[in-house]
Amino acid sequence: MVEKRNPIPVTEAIERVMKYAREGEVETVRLEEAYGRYLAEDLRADHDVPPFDRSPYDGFAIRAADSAQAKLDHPVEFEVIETIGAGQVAAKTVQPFQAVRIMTGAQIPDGCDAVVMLELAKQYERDGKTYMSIKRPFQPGDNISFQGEDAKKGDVLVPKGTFINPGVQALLATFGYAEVKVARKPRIGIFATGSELLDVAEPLIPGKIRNSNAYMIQAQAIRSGAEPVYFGKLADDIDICFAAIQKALPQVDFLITTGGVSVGDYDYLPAIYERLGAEVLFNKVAMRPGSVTTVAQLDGKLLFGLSGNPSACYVGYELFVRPVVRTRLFSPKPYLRKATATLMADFPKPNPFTRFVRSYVTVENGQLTAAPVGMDKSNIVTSLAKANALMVLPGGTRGFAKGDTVDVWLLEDEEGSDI
Ligand SMILES: Nc1nc2c(c(=O)[nH]1)N[C@H]1C(S)=C(S)[C@@H](COP(=O)(O)OP(=O)(O)OC[C@H]3O[C@@H](n4cnc5c(N)ncnc54)[C@H](O)[C@@H]3O)O[C@H]1N2
Ligand code: MOO
Repeated sequence: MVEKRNPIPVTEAIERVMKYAREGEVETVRLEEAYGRYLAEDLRADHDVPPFDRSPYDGFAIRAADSAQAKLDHPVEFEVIETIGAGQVAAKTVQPFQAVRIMTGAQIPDGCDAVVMLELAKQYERDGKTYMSIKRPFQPGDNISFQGEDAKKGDVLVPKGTFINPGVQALLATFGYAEVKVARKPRIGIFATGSELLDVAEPLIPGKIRNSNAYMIQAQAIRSGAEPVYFGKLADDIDICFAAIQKALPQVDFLITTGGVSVGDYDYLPAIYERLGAEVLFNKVAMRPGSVTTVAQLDGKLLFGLSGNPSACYVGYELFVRPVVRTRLFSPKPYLRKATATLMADFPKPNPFTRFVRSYVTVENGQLTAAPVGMDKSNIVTSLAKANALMVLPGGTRGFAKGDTVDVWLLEDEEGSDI
């Protein structure tokens, strides 16, 4: 007689897993290798940016007060006493009605408080000297990029746990981080179980299928910021599975198996957890797909028994594995980002358990919309290729209709959510 499993709510299952979530270790990488990693410390401005008042235009630096009388029919003339480019500093100090020809990015010369764009001035030579004239007045501060307007010394610009995107990379360079402290990628061991599984390059033979989950999970691990360690596939033999899992455990931070968690004759994972002495946190969740998802812990190390069914396996990773990975990466928002969207097609199925529907979310006429993709069964693999979100239909609800507002959890965002 098969032992009856008691489903627990999804939120409770996530809470039970998150009790074992902890922050990870720090390692240092060269700036060139930092893209795609997660900051292990706050990125703080150690100087003002820009570090000095500078010109945002090619033009002339002047004392604004000298231009007060300039009009269309009454140009005011300035003597141009020198020219400076970006990276140069003016040698002279301007006197009344003198100007410095200045290029974009150059430091504003002492005494000047405005910049005239090149297009608004007329430059000419007279008696061996250079002059320029303008036909309108300028105010102090016109066309100046002020010191500290971009960032003030001491500001926390990007907090610890942030994904290093190209913009963060630019900031790291601005503040001289030749080396960057990042979170070490947690290592996720992966086993695919099942005697029916063929390697990707093997030809199909009767009764067998290709092992897609192992490759899917490796990609999910990378997307979430972890390092996958694929240990291969295991035949349905409890001793072989036990020995392989026991050997792999010390080498990884988390261990994922796919398949073998249901109640069939060859579903050995529950027995293996028992043999290992691992504590099962739950073995049934009130969700679809992925109701058989089982999670255990051994000395604080999490073992995820994800379903063999591809969609159930996929959802299991995003709901339970991703947040512990993100916590290792110091994210204060380890969960999938959440939004609401307008449902674009009827979804008549009732939802006895919370249902995570593979969906495509996009913006139409300024409104976020969600459309289910492919068949809503847990053994379906094709829908996964099209999904960029999970539509969440709460347990105990009936079907939903086109036009209803639904919750969606976004799959492809670097950003996370804290709820
Ligand atoms: N009597 C019952 N039968 C089943 C129940 C149940 O409650 N009572 N639950 C069903 C549900 S729901 C699911 S989900 C599956 C879960 O089964 P397992 O997680 O134990 O997975 P397997 O039986 O090993 O495989 C299920 C399915 O997925 C295919 N598979 C397995 N591994 C892979 C892989 N690496 N790549 C691609 N496809 C894979 C496998 O061939 C099976 O078709 O149990 C139901 N049964
Ligand atoms: O665990 Mo099964 O995937 O509920 O559908």
